[in-house]
Amino acid sequence: MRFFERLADRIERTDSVVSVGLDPDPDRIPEFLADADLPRWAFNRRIIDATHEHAACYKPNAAFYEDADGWRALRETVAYAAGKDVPVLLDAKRADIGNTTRQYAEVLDWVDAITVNPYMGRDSLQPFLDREGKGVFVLCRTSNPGGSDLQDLELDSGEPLYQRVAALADVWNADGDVGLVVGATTTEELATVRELVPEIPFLVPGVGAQGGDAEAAVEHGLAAYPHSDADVSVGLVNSSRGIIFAGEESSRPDDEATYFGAAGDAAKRLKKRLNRHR
Ligand SMILES: O=c1ccn([C@@H]2O[C@H](COP(=O)(O)O)[C@@H](O)[C@H]2O)c(=O)[nH]1
Repeated sequence: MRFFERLADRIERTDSVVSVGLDPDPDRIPEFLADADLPRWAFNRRIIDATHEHAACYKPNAAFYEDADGWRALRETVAYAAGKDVPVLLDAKRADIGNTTRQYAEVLDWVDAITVNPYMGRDSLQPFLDREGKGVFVLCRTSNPGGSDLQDLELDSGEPLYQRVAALADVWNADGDVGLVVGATTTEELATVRELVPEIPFLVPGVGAQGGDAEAAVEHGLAAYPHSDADVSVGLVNSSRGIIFAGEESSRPDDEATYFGAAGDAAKRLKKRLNRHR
């Protein structure tokens, strides 16, 4: 089953477009897990247990796993999410010359989708696009303040670079496996990109800790996915720290059940909030 078909089914079954970001910052893993064999995996497993009912997808960011133990923790996490039938989108923002991207694309043997960087152009993305049925989310207009430095630059045609990226992604989307990353912190651009490419699902990060606009994320992030039986629009609104570290603000952050219960509550709250605008 293609990534977006599977995502459509998942969204329909959970009634949720929430992507739960798995960014287990080692400095924020609670003390009570410090002695676990792989603390990041121990943390993620409990987060998955607490949130999977409300998760359309899990989005681990590769930056939090790029060491030997980290990669093991990531493999365990992905396998566990698969056991709960939740798709996994690896936020890796990869791409390079074709020969190197072929190696990067190997990760799609065991994750369902990936974020990629379009800066090096089509051939740098081809090995990802060649992986049939895997989701490929192209960075378009990112949520960080410096996203405007390059992405808003006007080309000779007068269009900003991020709009050209959206148009190219539409061309690259011949098989229906391409999505776009557009931040919830840039609502005007979010609306503009949606107008330009009505049929591409977005991953919208920046809700929660970055203070992005959750309502706009839903309004513009979703797109009808014609290749699925599920009667839902497809797209993802991601929150990472706002969900996984919600336990830090709970009444008993040292208590495991209370800590992870807060993550489950945060995911459920976000799901309900987004659903009010779907
Ligand atoms: O434009 C982008 C692209 C990716 N991200 C990533 O999403 C999460 C957001 O984390 P929060 O804790 O919810 O802020 C994180 O992995 C980012 O690297 C993004 O924020 N913006």
